[in-house]
Parts: sequence; C-alpha cells; structure tokens
Amino acid sequence: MARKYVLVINPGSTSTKVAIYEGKNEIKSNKIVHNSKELEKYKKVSEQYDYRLKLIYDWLKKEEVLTSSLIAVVGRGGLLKPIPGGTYIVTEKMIEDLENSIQWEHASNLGGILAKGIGDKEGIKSYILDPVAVDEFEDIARISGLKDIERKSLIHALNIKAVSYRRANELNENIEELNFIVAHLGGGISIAPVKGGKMIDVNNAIEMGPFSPDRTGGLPVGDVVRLCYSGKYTYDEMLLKIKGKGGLAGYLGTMDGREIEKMIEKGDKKAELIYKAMAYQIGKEIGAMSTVLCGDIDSIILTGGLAYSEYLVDIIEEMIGFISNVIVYPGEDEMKALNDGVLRVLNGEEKEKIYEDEVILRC
Ligand SMILES: Nc1ncnc2c1ncn2[C@@H]1O[C@H](COP(=O)(O)OP(=O)(O)O)[C@@H](O)[C@H]1O
Ligand SMILES: CCCC(=O)OP(=O)(O)O
Repeated sequence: MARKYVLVINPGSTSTKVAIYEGKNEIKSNKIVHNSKELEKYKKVSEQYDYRLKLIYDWLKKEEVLTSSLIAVVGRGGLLKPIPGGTYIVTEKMIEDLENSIQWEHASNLGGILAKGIGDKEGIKSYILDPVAVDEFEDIARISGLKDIERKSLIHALNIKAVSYRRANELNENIEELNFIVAHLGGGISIAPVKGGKMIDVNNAIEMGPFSPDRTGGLPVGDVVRLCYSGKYTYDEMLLKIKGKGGLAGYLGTMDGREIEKMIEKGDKKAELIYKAMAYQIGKEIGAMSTVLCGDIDSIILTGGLAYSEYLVDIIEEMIGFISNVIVYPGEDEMKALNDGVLRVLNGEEKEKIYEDEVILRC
C-alpha cells in the first residue's frame, strides 16, 4: 500500500522547521536555517512566502518525498483574532488576517499561508493548530486599566499545552485537577498560569512581561509615548524596537543565549548584567502569576530554547523554588503537537474548527 504522510511546517524568525510524519512516527525532519540578511530584504513577513515555499519544496525533493503522498499539511498558527484552542482548517478569511498581520508581524503568520499554498496545490486539506492567538483568559485578565486597550492572550499555546499534558501524565493525574505555571522561554517569552489545562492568563509574549531575546517586554508606558513623539523614530522603527530589535538583541547585538554566555565567560560585565536582568524579570513574572493561582501550584515548568541554559535556569530556580517544584523541559515539541492535532481530526476523534465561527467577539 502507498505510504501517506502529513507535512508539518513551523516558521520561526530565523528558521523554518519541517517534518514528515507517517501516523504518529516522524519519518524525516529538518530545521532550515535562514540567513538574516536574506530575511531583512523583505519588509513584511508575508513577503517571505515564495522564498520559504521554495525551500520547503527543495527539501521534500532532496528527501525524495512525493507531494502526491501527502494527505494533509499543518502549519504553526499565527497572530489571528482571539480564538479557542483546537485544530482549524485554513480558510480564505484566515489567510486574509494572516497576510494583513492583524495583530503583529510574526513568522508564525506564515504557517497557515504556507500550509494552504501546498495543500491547495495537492488538493488536500491544510490546518493550523492552537495558534499563538488562542485565548482562554478569564474575563478579569482582559482588563488593562485603560478602557481603550484590552490585555491580549498572545502565547506559545502549542508548547504550553504539550508540556502541561506531559507533566500531568508524569504525575499520573488528570490535567483538569492540576495547576501549573508554564514559562516558555524562547525568542519570545510566555509565562502562563495553567488552571485545569486552561491558560487563564499570560504576560503577552509579543509586548509585555519580561524582556526576551528580541523583545522589550513591558516598558514604562509614559516614556514609550514620549519616545514615539520625539521625532526620532518612525512608527515602524518604534514597533521594531519593541519586537525584533529589543531585549538581548537591542542591548548586546545578538539574541543567541549561547553567544551571550561565551561573552560572560570572557568577562563581559555588560552581557552578565543584561542576561541576569532577563532571568530576574522571568523570575518576577513567575512570582506574579503564582498569585493568580493563589499559590496552589502543582509544578512550575520551564521550557523553550533558553531552558537549555543552566546559567539562566539556576538563577530563576533560586528565585522561584519557594513557590513549588520546578520542572525543566528544554526545547519544544511543537512539530509533534501539530501532527497529533491533525491526526485527531483525520481519525475522527476531534472535529475540525472553522476560524470565522470561533472568533471570540467581545463588546
Ligand atoms: N543551550 C542554550 N543555551 C542558551 N540559550 C539557548 C540554548 N539553546 C537555545 N538557546 C536560545 O533559545 C532561544 C530560542 O528558543 P526557541 O524556543 O528555539 O525559540 P522560539 O520560541 O523562537 O522557537 C534563542 O535565544 C537561543 O539562543
Ligand atoms: C505569541 C508569541 C509567539 C512567539 O513569540 O513565538 P517565537 O518565540 O517563536 O517568536
């Protein structure tokens, strides 16, 4: 019998991760690393479509995977309108919102667009799963303090859900009975109280909470307003300062934790101060989120690429160890999570959702 595969696509700010699954088994995978000079040529993320698409087709060809053997394509979902978690079929309306970057420019906006491009060409369905716009907030978490602005759930939903289930399995308990704080420490940082499997709050990984490898996180808002009107920067330059050239990148010229640790080893005091300040802000945010769960926390989970760093983890653990036990799951399992979601739909265990029907409208 002919073999049938699911193609998984996870576009990131510096790479496009791709994988081929046969059922639950990963058959092939690759992290296609992009040259930052190449990406800088494109003003908008959606303009990188042809460039990334060609690299995916080239990879499939090199691996001798026939596109006719694909039964579905799934991409990491982007900054859509707020929606509940689940597996979504990629629709024209969703593509419109992703192309227009309705919330922010972010590489994950390309996930659905690339999936649909390949899916339509092959006459198969394309999906996204638990996009970064998944909103499971309790209403109280939406109030910002300014009536014109609402707090938003922008979050590493895929990995946060995956590690929460992983910990619940390890504890041999039902996720609905458990409370976690999950800190995804990646290019962006999400720190979420996860109550009974629901991400009831989060800092907002794009523009709030701790600073991250390429983002400022929350800033003194009056100073931001003054900088915006100083005449020194355009609208686009200000947004890029906040996300893209903020955080470690802004202070130290690199967003790579490994590189910064080498700088620290060589005695770079500025690098040491900035890196420690990021750990300090992460610890502080975890402390804040512990109050959301009134201290009733079964585990604190540190995950994402920066959780590979013993240097950072040690500082954070020292700050938060009094709150609960700290579990470290470095990296992420997003490719598997994406494939698992599509399998649940293909096997009829879960119903696919339609974006337009699920958008959370609030007055
Ligand atoms: N061993 C390590 N030590 C320190 N930092 C690391 C290590 N491995 C990865 N990182 C850092 O993790 C960040 C990327 O995390 P990752 O979870 O892959 O990102 P994203 O959320 O963008 O997918 C980068 O800043 C990278 O330099
Ligand atoms: C909403 C945030 C998603 C995010 O920040 O992803 P990266 O860490 O991969 O940039």
